Amino acid sequence: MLPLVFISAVVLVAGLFYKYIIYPACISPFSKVPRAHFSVPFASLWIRRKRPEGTNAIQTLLAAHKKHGPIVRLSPDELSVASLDGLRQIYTGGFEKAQEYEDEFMNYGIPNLVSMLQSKPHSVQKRMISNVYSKSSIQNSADLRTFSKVLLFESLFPPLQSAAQEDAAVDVYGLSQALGSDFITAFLFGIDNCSNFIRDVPARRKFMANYWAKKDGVDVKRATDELEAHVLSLCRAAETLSGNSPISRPVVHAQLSSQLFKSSISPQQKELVVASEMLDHILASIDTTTVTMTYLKWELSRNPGLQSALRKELLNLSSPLVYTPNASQGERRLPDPKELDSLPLLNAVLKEVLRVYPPTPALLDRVTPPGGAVIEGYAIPGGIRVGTSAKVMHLNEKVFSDAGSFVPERWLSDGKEESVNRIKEMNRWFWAFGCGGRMCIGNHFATHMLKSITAAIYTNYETTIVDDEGIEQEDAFLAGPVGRKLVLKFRSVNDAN
Ligand code: HEM
Repeated sequence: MLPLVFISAVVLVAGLFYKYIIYPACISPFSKVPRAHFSVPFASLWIRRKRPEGTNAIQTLLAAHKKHGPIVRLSPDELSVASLDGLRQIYTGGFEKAQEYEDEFMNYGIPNLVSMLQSKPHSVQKRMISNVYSKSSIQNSADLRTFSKVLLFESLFPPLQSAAQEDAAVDVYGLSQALGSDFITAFLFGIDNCSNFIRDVPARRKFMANYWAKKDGVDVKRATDELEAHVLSLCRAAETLSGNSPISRPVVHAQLSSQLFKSSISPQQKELVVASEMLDHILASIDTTTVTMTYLKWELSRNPGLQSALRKELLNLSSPLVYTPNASQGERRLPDPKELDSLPLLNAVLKEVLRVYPPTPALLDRVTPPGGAVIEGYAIPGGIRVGTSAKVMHLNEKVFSDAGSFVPERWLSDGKEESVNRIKEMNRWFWAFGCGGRMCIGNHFATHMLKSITAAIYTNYETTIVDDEGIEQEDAFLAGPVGRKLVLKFRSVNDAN
């Protein structure tokens, strides 16, 4: 009897040893993928240790790719990929989003573009609104032009001018959050319903307190309820506004509402679908544009020569964005959006900020399809999490020389074949907005807004650093400066002011 029990136990242990140790480590095709650590085929302990408190282990990913190349295994069921072929396959090849997107980004319990896991319903909803975010719509939008003028000339310039005159310091991180919110809410709901956070600092603080609570996982339910109630009220105001003749129309709200009008869902459901999408755009917009604006101002403030060169370029526009406090409405001009977009140095500065400080530097996780896939020559089973990090793509020394340094000039072409080809190659690796069907819908809006704000500030002011403690970028999904502040001084460069 005893030998039988003993033999059974030995067979069981041997079977388990084979299943959990020998097969995953030596025999499965998946075992051939380079490992970030010897333990990764058996357990996720190693990578979990590298990600305390929800961080993303970005430095670990960088080191692993440097050592092992374009594909690295991080745990029994997780891979990191950093190659052009890998990108194409994962993000344009029908891999669905990982579950976390649904868990973290759903609003009102209703899916939206960021949180939808399945590509079919996602592409139906995306098609309903993508035309208002296209490059040509953004550059030709009369509404965008109207509210940009109001936000820049009536909201932004007066406090900057006072700060410059009084030699007062400005926290541009907080100001960037306000700009990010006012611009996107004006586009979603019309200028009459936008957040007005540039001027209304207490309202900004209240909103941002809820925003941080949600992001930091503190008192999440209350913060989420308040944010959702706030956005629902903006949606209702936009609905009322659509019937009148507003200063600027609620472009995105009106577009999605009219598209859903054709569908068979109930009015109550429709209201929540629209609100979920609007809140999604607000949350997707504020942090990303704030991070970009903050690092852009920081880099320019560290480099007065670059500021002067940029100002020279901006003053060469046919209609430069000059602020004269007593100018009449008619004298307030914005540059032509296409001309602004074509400025080489402005473009190079923005691109380099997004390359060195991508606002979403973490792995954007997808899941291999049920039948599995071959990635970088390795057979990967179905159901494996696989992602790419913009930071890892952007710090590839073979593509970007001295990759960790901020060098906007790398994006400037001298017209010769070598530089044209080099920039083409860098553009293929530039991944701040993602790619494929789930690429950022707001990329043209963000680019236009960021260029307009940069033009407004650096045509008229010189900035210097007062306090940049904590400027290092967080290791987070949405990654801003750890100190959540950047304090600058503004000096007016316009003699007439
Ligand atoms: C510098 C600014 C921005 C950056 C760097 C950025 C980056 C990104 C990235 C990397 C993704 C892809 C996420 C993934 O695949 O998992 C994304 C998606 C998205 N972004 Fe942005 N974003 C920016 C601004 C904005 C703005 C202004 C909006 C406002 C509409 C916006 C709305 C969205 C939405 C709705 C999605 C989901 C798109 C989809 O799944 O179809 N983003 N963004």
